[in-house]
Amino acid sequence: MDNDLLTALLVGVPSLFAIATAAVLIVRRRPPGPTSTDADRPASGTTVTEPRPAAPETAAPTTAEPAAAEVEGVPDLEAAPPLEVPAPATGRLARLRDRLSRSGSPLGARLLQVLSRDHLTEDDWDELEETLLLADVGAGPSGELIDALRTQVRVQGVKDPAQVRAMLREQLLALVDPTLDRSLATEPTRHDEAGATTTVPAVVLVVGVNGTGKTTTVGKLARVLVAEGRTVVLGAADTFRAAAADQLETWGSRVGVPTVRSDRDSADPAAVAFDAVRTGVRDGVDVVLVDTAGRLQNKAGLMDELGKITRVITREAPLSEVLLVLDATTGQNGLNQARVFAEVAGVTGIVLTKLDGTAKGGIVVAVQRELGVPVKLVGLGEGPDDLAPFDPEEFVDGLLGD
Ligand SMILES: Nc1nc2c(ncn2[C@@H]2O[C@H](COP(=O)(O)OP(=O)(O)OP(=O)(O)O)[C@@H](O)[C@H]2O)c(=O)[nH]1
Repeated sequence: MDNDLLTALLVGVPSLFAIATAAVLIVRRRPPGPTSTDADRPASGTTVTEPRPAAPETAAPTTAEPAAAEVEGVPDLEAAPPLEVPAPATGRLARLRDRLSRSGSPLGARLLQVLSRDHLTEDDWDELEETLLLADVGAGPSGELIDALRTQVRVQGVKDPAQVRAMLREQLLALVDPTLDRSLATEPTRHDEAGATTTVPAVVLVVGVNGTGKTTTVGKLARVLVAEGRTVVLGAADTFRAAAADQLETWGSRVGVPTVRSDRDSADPAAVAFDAVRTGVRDGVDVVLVDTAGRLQNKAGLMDELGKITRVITREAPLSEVLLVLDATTGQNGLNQARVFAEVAGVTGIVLTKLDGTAKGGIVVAVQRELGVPVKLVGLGEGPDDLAPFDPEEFVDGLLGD
């Protein structure tokens, strides 16, 4: 063996060994992957990703005590990150009101500015209506609001800005409709099958066009439920976009919620949804949240896909909610898409996302009118707890920049 070869062996072999060791460490350092056993594994090629037990945090994130091994200089590669404690959902809209008033202020401010003029002319009323239309309130509701305000101003001869403001608030609130039931059906339900009655999880199916924020909403909603002390299983039935299941799994693992996902690409979304619900029933959890792909190539295709998902789910448990996720920034186009989903999927509630990024808060009114379904949740940012139960009064006050 010549010297060059010997040198190469002396340097190369330890280097290869070092690289191989590092690779093992990198693999072991990756976040916890699927840990299901055969018993966990449902029949049709799905995997239940159980987040590994981790010490729940009780306050703001803190640095955990180092494990014994770490103290001695050996990192504890298996340690799971501590679970996050999501913020309670109550009062969230009030906390996020700043963002809401930023998104709605052009509407509120412009309306109030015109209404406080001394004598309202025909042009002023036209300007008011135009302001409402620009904020996506929709033609019908805008006309109604203007008519009601005109009558009030004429009959009561209101001039005082505070009174004008109160009148506007009342009219906007009437449009948003505080009487609608906006509660989310997330209580486990009784299910009758073959003469026997069992209690099964509430099943919430989340539908909508791609990119509207479905996966994010499912993740945020899981946090809301965990904050309320509910047990949850996530179903990654968006098998169209490969990264969606990873995204969902990450949301779940942060708060200790398992995700049922397919272990192969382009799996049948209905099979994943079915397995998620079956897992939820088997484990006796309170709620199963199912994310879907929502590719809207054509109505017939969508109907086939969502129809099949619904049919297979309801073999295990009734659907408690079908939430349609709509991007508030897409305006009329979003409404057209919403109509198709409402026809196909039997929508029971709307989640309006990205309200923080638009001055078109009036879409809340238009979409409720159009679909006859209440807005139940609103997304006001990309943060994990930026999803709030919709509250008409807080919303209108936000629009008026209170
Ligand atoms: N500003 C803001 N961004 C949001 C909100 N909700 C979701 N997003 C962002 O919207 C983008 C799309 O969200 P996804 O949850 O991946 O959308 P999706 O509907 O699941 O998309 P597909 O999986 O392709 O169908 C992400 O960058 C989210 O962070 C919100 O309320 N406000």
